[in-house]
Amino acid sequence: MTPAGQLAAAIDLLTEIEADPRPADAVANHFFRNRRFIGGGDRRAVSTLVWGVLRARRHLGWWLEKLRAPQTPRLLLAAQAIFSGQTPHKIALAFTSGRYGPPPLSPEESAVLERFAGHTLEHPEMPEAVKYEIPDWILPKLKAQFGSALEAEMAAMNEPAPLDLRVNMLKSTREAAIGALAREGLRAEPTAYSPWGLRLANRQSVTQGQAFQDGLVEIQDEGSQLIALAVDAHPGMRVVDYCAGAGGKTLAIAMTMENKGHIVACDVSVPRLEGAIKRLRRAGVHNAERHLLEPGDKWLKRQGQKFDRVLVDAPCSGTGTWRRNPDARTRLTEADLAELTQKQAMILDQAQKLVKPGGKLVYATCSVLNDENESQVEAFLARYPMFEQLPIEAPAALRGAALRLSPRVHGTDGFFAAVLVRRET
Ligand SMILES: C[S@@+](CC[C@H](N)C(=O)[O-])C[C@H]1O[C@@H](n2cnc3c(N)ncnc32)[C@H](O)[C@@H]1O
Repeated sequence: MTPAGQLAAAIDLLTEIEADPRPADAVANHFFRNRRFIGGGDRRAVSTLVWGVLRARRHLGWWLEKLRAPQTPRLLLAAQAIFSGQTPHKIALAFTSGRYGPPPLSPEESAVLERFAGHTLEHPEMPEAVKYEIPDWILPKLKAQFGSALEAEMAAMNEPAPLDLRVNMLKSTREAAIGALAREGLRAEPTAYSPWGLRLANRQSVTQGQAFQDGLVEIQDEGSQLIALAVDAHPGMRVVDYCAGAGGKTLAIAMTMENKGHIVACDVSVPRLEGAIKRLRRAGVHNAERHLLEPGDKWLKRQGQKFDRVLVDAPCSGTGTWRRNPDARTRLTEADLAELTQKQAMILDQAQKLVKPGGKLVYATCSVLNDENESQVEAFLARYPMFEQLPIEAPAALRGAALRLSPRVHGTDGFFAAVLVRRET
C-alpha cells in the first residue's frame, strides 16, 4: 500500500471505531478480517496511525473544538500528523496522491490544519482531564489515588505497552525459551519481577512461531503473571480460577501446580471458556477442568469449602490496561464503575463459599481505582470476619499488604491483588 492508501484505510477504520460502541481492538480485528488484502506491514502502519489518534483523542478534540472545526476522522488523523511533526504540505500530498488515497482536503480542512502550524499538542489552557487524556468524572478519583505522581502515571499509561511472554515451565526453561525465540529472530529478555517472564525487544508477531505453537511460551503481561504467583498454588492442591475467561491465569497457575492436583476454570461466558480449550492443550496442562457458572448453580454449594486457593480475577474497569486500550478511557462511565463494584462484591460473596478453612481467596483486578481495590477488600472483610488479609506472596521488591502495580513504577499494566485467608476456626 502507498502511504496515501494507508491513510485512506486509517480514515475508514477510525470512522468505524468512532461509530461503534465496542472496544477499538475488536472493531479493528473485524475491519482487517474483512480486508484480507491488507498485509501484516500495512495493517501495522494503519493501526499505528489510528492508535496515534486514540492516544491523543481528547487533546485533538480540544484543538478542533477551539477552532470550531468538526471532529471528523480525516481532521483527527491530519491534526495528529501535524502535531507529530509532519508539514501541512506533506499531509496535503497524502490526501491527493493516487487513486487509492482519500479525497483531497477541502479548503476548510486545509485552513484548519494551517492554524495548527507552530503549535504543540499541549496547550496551557487545556483542562487537566484533557491533559491526562481521561474522562472528567474520573479525575478526582485518580488524583486521590496518585497525588503528585498523577501526571507521570497518566503519561506512562499513554505509552504503548511492551509485549510480554510467560515461559511455560511445564515444557521449557527461561533460557531454552530465549534460545527458541532467538532462532525465530525474536530477541527476548527476562522481566524484572516475574520468574517466568520475558519481554520482547520490539512488538513482533509471536503466535505464528514454533516456540508459541509448541506451547513453550504464552502471551501474558508481567503483571498478570504476578497475580498467578500471588495465588501461591502448589502441586497437589485444589484450586479454582473463578473468573477464568479464556484461561490466561489458569494456565500460569496450573504450571505452578506442575500438573498435579486439580484446577477448575469457571466463568459465566461460554465463548471465553471455550477459548481456554486450545490454550490448555497447547500448554500441556492435564489437571484443569472447565465449569460454566449458571444462575443458581448447585456446584457452588456442593463444592463448599473444598478448595485451597480461589482466585477472583474480577471483571473491572480495566483502568490498568489503558496502555493497550486507550479508547477505553473515553468509553468508561461513572455508571459502569458503580455497576462493576456491585458485581465484584457479588462475585466475592459467591466465590468465598469455595474456600476451605486455612485456604486463600485471592482478589485481583486490572484496575488502579481504590473503589474496585482496597475499598472492595475492606467491605468484604467487614462482611466476612472469618477472613483476614495476609501479606502478598511476591518477589521481595513487591512484598506488602497488597500487590499494586503500575506502568510508571513497574513497567507492567496496572494491577491490584489482595490475599484473604479463611481462619481455621
Ligand atoms: C478480568 S476477566 C478475566 C481474565 C482471565 N482471568 C485471564 O487471566 O485471562 C473477568 C472475567 O469475569 C467473567 N465474569 C463476569 N461475571 C462473572 C460472574 N458473575 N462470575 C464469574 N465470572 C464472571 C467475565 O466473563 C470475564 O471473563
